[in-house]
Amino acid sequence: MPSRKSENTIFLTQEETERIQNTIQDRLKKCSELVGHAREPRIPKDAISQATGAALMADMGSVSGPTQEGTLPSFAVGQPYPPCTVSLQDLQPISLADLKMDTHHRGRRLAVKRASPVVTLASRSWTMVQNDDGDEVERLEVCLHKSRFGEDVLESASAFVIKEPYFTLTDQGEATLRIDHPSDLILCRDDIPSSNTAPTNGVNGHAENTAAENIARTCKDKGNAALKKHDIPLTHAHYTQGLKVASEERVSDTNPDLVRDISRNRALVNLLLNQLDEAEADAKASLTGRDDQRSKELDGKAYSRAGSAAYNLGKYQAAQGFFEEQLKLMPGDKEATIYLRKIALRLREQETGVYDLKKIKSGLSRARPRVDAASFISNTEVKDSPDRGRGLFATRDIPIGGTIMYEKAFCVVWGHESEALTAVTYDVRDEKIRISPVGLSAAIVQKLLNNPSQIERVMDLYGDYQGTGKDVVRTEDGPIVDTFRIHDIMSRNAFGPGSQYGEEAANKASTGLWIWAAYINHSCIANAKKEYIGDLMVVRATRPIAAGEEIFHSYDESGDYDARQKALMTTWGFECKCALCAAEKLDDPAVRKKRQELARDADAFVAREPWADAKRLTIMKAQRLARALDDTYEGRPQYQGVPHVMAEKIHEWLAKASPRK
Ligand SMILES: C[S@@+](CC[C@H](N)C(=O)[O-])C[C@H]1O[C@@H](n2cnc3c(N)ncnc32)[C@H](O)[C@@H]1O
Repeated sequence: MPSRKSENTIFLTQEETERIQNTIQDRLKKCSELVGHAREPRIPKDAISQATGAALMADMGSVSGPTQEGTLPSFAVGQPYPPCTVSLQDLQPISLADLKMDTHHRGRRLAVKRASPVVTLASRSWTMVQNDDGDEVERLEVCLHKSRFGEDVLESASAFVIKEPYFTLTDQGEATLRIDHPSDLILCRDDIPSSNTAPTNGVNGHAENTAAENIARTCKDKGNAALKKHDIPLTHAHYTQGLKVASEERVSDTNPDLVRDISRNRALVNLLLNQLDEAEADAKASLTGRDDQRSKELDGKAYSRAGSAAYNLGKYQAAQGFFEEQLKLMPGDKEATIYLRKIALRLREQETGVYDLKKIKSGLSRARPRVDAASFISNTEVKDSPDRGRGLFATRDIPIGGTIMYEKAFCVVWGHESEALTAVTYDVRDEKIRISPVGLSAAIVQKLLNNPSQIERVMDLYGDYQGTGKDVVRTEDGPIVDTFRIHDIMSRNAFGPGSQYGEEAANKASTGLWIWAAYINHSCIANAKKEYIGDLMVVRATRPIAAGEEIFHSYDESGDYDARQKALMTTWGFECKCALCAAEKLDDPAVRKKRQELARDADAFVAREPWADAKRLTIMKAQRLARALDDTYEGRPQYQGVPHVMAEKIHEWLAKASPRK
């Protein structure tokens, strides 16, 4: 495994690089040889005992966590394939015995039961699954992703239906069913009724209506009981099943309040699960609009739940409306009053860009690393940027040091959080090895599956693989997110907010996605700089910016032209052609090397020598360094009008230095 050689660099030896490349290329070769071949049956007893042993080993290894300090898991980013977009009921069953090697079984569904303990590794988990008779077993692997409720997917159910199963090989060449898109795996917990069973379908008459109502009531009661036991996913499943039955005409016609009651309850559970879209919709669906005291209390509760959901989705105006309605029904309610005060602050931030930064900073800690703040983006707009796709442009003049924008992160995974995971990825498409914060991809996918209203704006971001584009796809079984597209979007748009809460290991670096800032293109002679307060990104002008001008920040600040171009190409996929790069490209490599060495000396000098009360000799040394650096630029016409970037620091030092009296 690659190792961490210092706190924030990751070192891969040539040997390690080759090992990763060879392992993955061997797998690809084997896969191409086996495509369409019949599956080799496993001996159930042996396969289950092998998985049990592996689970035990993984558990013992996980005493210190699934990722050992200083080591990184590695895995391949395979050839992207789209998730299944067909509802379960429209797929035809297939059996384990009929699986073909290295094949996506389009149009099919496979029902299996867990047959062994789950082997939980850092970037995947796997288990043996079997058919109903137990005479066929196969390996099932879930890459990277947790269930919608944040648990290990394979641990959270005992039976599964796999949509359009992909049967392939692991990196080690073992046959496996592989899940890359969480929406391709339907979990069937024994204690959760399947959402596809409508227990009263097709029956009618008074007795049947009462029976249906009773089923809905029982689901509600079971949900309430599960809530008392804090089993939130189970609570959600019972309420969902109850709602399905209670919404049937025969029940909703005679007892419309049952749908409202269950919706109101599910709204609360959805808030606990961070499923904010559904929380808001449920709360609204539960409103009675009646005037009696009891109904007013219930509607007040519903408005409060809708308000919390809207607030956490950043829909402050909608949230304001909900809490104002709540206050009409529950005058003086403390929580609603506090929320309305916070909303007034958020709306002010959003409209004016005025933030109480001192208060925001004082509320941050390792335990509470995220700010409660709105985004301020109205100084900017997204437009086409020639040769760079889209870019962010100023809509008004911004002075040097002025704030261009504030943005609250869409999603950040902090290094000290359990979701943080950096892996060495080998992309079979360009054969490049990268260090990728794959934990962030998983967190983004999770957030989108929980809040499908956010899918479109994330899918609008730039990523090499287009997948199904930005159209939001959903089936009867829930929303669908193409994880390969999210991986590519994350690779080209994520940034690190730095280790604000103590040192972090290189294999657990903090990373996040800021959707609006993701439209900012790179330039080595940027006009903006970003900084972070928790997960709030602040972008400030480093030069005066005129209305209509494009905003640029620097994705890579390396002074070394070759290192910078290499990093920009590997991580961001482009060759920088800014004025500085165009000039440096024309330099003799020996001049670039000399400038590089001098800049290193100058930077060390600036870091070492205080400019205040500097001795005359020290100032002379700085002048010599500045002159030598200037000499590497002067007389070269390509630098006309281009800042002498590497000489800037020493010149700044000289401008401030005052000789000792
Ligand atoms: C964070 S996104 C910036 C927004 C992007 N241009 C878009 O259309 O959505 C990063 C991607 O923009 C492009 N890009 C950014 N700066 C560039 C530059 N100076 N020259 C060429 N392409 C650039 C690259 O494709 C890069 O991977």
